[in-house]
Amino acid sequence: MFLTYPITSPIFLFLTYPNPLQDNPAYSVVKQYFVHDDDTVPQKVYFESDEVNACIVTCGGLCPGLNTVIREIVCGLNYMYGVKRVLGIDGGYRGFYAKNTIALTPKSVNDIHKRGGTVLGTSRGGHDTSKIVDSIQDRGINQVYIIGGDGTQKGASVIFEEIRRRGLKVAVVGIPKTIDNDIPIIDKSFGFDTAVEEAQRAINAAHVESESIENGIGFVKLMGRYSGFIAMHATLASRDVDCCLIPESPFYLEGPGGLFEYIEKRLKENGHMVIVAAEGAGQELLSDSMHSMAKEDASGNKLLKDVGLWISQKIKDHFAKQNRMTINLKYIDPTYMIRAIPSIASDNVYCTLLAQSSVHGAMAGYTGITVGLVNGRHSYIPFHRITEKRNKVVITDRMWARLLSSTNQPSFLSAKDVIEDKKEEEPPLQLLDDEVCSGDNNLVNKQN
Ligand SMILES: Nc1ncnc2c1ncn2[C@@H]1O[C@H](COP(=O)(O)OP(=O)(O)OP(=O)(O)O)[C@@H](O)[C@H]1O
Ligand SMILES: O=P(O)(O)OC[C@H]1O[C@](O)(CO)[C@@H](O)[C@@H]1O
Ligand SMILES: [Mg+2]
Repeated sequence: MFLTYPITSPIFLFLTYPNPLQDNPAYSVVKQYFVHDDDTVPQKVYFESDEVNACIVTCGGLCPGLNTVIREIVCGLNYMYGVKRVLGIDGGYRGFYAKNTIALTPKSVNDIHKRGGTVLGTSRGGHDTSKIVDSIQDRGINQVYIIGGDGTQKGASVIFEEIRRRGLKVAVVGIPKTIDNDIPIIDKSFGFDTAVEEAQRAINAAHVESESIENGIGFVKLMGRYSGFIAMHATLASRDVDCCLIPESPFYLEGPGGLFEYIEKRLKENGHMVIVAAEGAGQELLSDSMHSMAKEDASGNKLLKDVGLWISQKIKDHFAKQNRMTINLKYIDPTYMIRAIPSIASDNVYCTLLAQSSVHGAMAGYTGITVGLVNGRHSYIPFHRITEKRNKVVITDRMWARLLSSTNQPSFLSAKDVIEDKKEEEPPLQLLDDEVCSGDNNLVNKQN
């Protein structure tokens, strides 16, 4: 099991002051809030309030809850620690050296959590480590809050290394953001639940459309570049989906056990069906002719071909050619709609806790860390643990099996695939009563 709290690089904890929160009415009543390094609010802080000069930057794609995190960092610093100087960096990493900063106060951020997007703007590319650290140094910034996905956390890690190399007393704290939920170690990324919730509206529309016409097929494309979590959870939540395609699960169209055969069967049984595909699904099947001119975005992420349009056309061509049945396919692409909205209540709570955790960590002098929930505990995780791999749906895990049994779709796996995959499985967990249990990674030993 991953032990988490706190695994950090406490590079400058030798000088500390009493935490001003001990005089804060919200915290002072409950003495056990104040603990040593192994829990939530430190007794000692590294920074005195009036010496803090913080900045916040948002990078990568949009995600519901970005504004909530920004708001709660500003308010947390101000209300909990009396920090007055917080700068917003305009437009992602390049904003450190190419643009002006925005002064952030509790008043100026008061309502921003009700809006989608990020009030600071965002960008891909433009990470120039030495220019960024020059800017941090020139502006006298000593706390850097960096909100973004896997690429952003890699960028934060090199900024942290350069700051350390220059011997600067600057805390660098990452807050992980991605609707794809592809960041490892943490239980879930903020905005994910909102994205899944919003995806329901598209799936519902696809269902209504498809069941209203003969042999109707509703096809919904959702985000998920390398990881199909949004598609998987949206499918499980909806129950109207007959087939879910994700990048982790290869599939094929023609022949026995293929998608076309399943579609025909489903239409004969039910008269309509809904298919959900994550944007990264089946990329290996798409022809090179669908390549755009650019192969990568400004951050070096591979640009994907449009799997939704491609499969839709293939389905239409197949049934037209076979002349076996007339189908009516409606294609819905809500891609940007699921991430450009404000966060739902549960994500707002999560964002608030992450922001407060990041503020407590930075004030305590922790640096080179990303904050996150790990097995239900708020944790400080060293950057390298977050950036070394990507969180993906494991198709031999129980969650994917649950999906397959809920949709009844084919697994698209041959017996040989299953056997080969099984060889790589971890040894099963041993239970106290000698039962053997395999499956979800989160299972704990049974006590009674
Ligand atoms: N290996 C890296 N080293 C330094 N900077 C990086 C690295 N990878 C990405 N970045 C920078 O991080 C920023 C965001 O990266 P990217 O566009 O990949 O989004 P992300 O943070 O992964 O978010 P998402 O993929 O969820 O949209 C960009 O400004 C990019 O230049
Ligand atoms: O079109 P953009 O803004 O570069 O972002 C698209 C990508 O961003 C993500 O939403 C991740 O943030 C992916 O799911 C998607 O492929
Ligand atoms: Mg990314």
